[in-house]
Amino acid sequence: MLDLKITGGHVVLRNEVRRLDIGVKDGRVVRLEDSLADETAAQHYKADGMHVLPGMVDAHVHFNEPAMGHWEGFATGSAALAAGGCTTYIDMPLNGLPPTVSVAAMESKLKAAEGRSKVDYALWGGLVPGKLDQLEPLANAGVIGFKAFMSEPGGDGEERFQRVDEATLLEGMKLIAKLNRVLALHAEDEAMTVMLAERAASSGKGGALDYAASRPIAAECEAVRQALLMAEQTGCALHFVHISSAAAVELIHAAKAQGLDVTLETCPHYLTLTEDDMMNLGAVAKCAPPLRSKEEQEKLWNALAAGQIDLIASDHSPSPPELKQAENFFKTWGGIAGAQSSLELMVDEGHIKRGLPLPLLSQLLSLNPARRFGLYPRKGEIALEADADLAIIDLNHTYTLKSEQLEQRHAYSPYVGRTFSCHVSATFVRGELVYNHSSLVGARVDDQGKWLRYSSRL
Ligand SMILES: NC(=O)NC(NC(N)=O)C(=O)[O-]
Ligand SMILES: [Zn+2]
Ligand SMILES: [Zn+2]
Repeated sequence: MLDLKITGGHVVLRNEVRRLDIGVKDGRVVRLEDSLADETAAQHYKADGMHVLPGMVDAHVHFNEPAMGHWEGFATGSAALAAGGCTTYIDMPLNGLPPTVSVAAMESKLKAAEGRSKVDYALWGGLVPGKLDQLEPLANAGVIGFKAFMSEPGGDGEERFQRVDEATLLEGMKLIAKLNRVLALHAEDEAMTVMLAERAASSGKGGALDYAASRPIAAECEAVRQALLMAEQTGCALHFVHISSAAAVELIHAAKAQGLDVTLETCPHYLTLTEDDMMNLGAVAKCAPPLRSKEEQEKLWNALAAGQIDLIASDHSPSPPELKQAENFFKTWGGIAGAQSSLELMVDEGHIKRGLPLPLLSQLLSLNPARRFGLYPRKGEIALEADADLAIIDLNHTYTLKSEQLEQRHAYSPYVGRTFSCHVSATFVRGELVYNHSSLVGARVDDQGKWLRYSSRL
């Protein structure tokens, strides 16, 4: 007997969408057939008229525990992801204290997460100055890769995550290449952004567009160029996080065409919000790199349609709302709290409005991140023997997002008030229902997210 059958849905596979029923046993997909009508199953979910996608694999979230759970935590952050159809996330090594830059810090991260995550998770380790000797132990302990900041990451206190200097970056790349992991980079040129921010400050400019002007596309491209050069010399696999411009996409794409092992992500906010939104909404729409112009956004969509973008991640990075309030835009916390909306934004804007095929979007949201970071074939697509991590989405359900619907720690998001023409109806992790029609399913002993230790990368 099956544990679960999901019938009537249009199933989004790697290269096509098919009407299939899904049978689940012991957390895995064991049947994918035209009809399982005659099969008995302990649970039956009727997905008639709906689409069944692989759950999103969100490779970039900041859950700030330990010590910074008042910003965002595993319980609330993962609940938001579950409500948005995400079934696995990879937590960034910064914004918790201590940051994940040693095995001891990683252990305290894991302790904070244990038994409190709705969905499955993996961890990034950090590459920071003075801790090169920690890379190998962290890799052995199971981080899926390392993250470094080429510009100041912000945050307070001695212990906070530090920007990487050029020498550490080069040495780190050599070591990470040996460890066969990926180095994820926040690519913005520090010298350029610092100088432009100082210039703005000295001429009394503190508005949203002044902030955006201090982090130009040129700063992103400059950092990308430098990192690509080092990757070429060290053989280190790179992943550029939150790429905001088509010019940077082109640089990375060209390097890939030359044979470099490099990927890039962009985020739903660069595809669905612009600098006008940043002006109108305020710091809730502040991030680094900043939101760009409408024209730039169109170019990014074109790059996505042309297959030049590898994956989509939320970069969910909230703070307490007070830190979003300062008069001077430069002084407010940068980070967009969009965890709950990634899949719906991509399906709505990408598929419903722009006509991009669902399999393409699903590759960007699930398959590609799972493959890149060693989570495939358990995660990333709906296939026999894969974990039954599923997002059921209704493409005929229009709704306007209200802050009360947000499951995250602080109920703000730049998407509140936005009308979506699709809605996640249910989310399953390893065959367990973790979210159902606008309400989370209460914690059960057997429905808690598991830590995914790195195994091997394709
Ligand atoms: N310290 C952060 O969480 N920063 C994040 N903030 C953004 N993107 O605005 C990031 O990923 O760079
Ligand atoms: Zn970043
Ligand atoms: Zn981030």
